[in-house]
Amino acid sequence: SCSPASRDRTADSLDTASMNDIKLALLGSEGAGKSAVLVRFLTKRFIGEYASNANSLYRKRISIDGRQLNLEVFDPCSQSGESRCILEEPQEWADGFIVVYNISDRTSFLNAKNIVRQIKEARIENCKGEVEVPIYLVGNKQDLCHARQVCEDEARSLALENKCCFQEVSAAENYQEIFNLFIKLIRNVMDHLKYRADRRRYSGSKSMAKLINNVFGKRRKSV
Ligand SMILES: Nc1nc2c(ncn2[C@@H]2O[C@H](COP(=O)(O)OP(=O)(O)OP(=O)(O)O)[C@@H](O)[C@H]2O)c(=O)[nH]1
Repeated sequence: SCSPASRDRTADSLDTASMNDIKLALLGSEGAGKSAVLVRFLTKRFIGEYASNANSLYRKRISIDGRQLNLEVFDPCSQSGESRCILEEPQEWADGFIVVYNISDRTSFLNAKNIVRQIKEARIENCKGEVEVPIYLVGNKQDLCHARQVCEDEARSLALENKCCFQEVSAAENYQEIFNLFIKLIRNVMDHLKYRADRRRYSGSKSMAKLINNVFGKRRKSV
């Protein structure tokens, strides 16, 4: 029952199962509109005052490109400080991040900048710079552009520097853009998970090749 073939099949099915589980985290300043963006995506509606004094984990079954995915989205409560856990143990949880700021609040943008940096630093430590983690920088409250404190170009440059996607949205006024950005991020996460799984397989066979090479290589030398 423990033949290599059956072990491989188990590993493959485990990979497939985990590749259908997509875990996202929403991060950003208090009041930037994280919950509003998420609720818009999940319900198509804008809920102006959303009582959120706790961390929330939302689950949704979603079908993309013919694949059934189990989407989990973590929406931390800004006050609880628990969002830091996700940043400190990124391997353990989120596969992709949505970093939200409010275009009419410069402080929230500076905070978003910090969050992007922290995500990338945590990933570099944990994955030895393996591959870019999917991050979407989102400038919310575009409907408040008369009170704009962050110009679009500045945010786009930040995204570009950090290889993030970027989009300005209004959770209050628009559904389609928010829907599109979630789908794009989920696709990026799917690619990222596949890349990581392929790499694991490849490095597995590479280390086997190395082992064989070491054994036979040494023998050849001693002859
Ligand atoms: N004008 C406008 N207001 C918005 C928009 N999105 C959210 N808001 C308002 O901004 C406030 C904060 O929104 P939330 O979704 O609770 O923000 P949050 O980032 O989840 O905040 P915390 O849960 O405290 O971290 C609420 O009063 C929302 O109604 C938007 O696109 N436009």
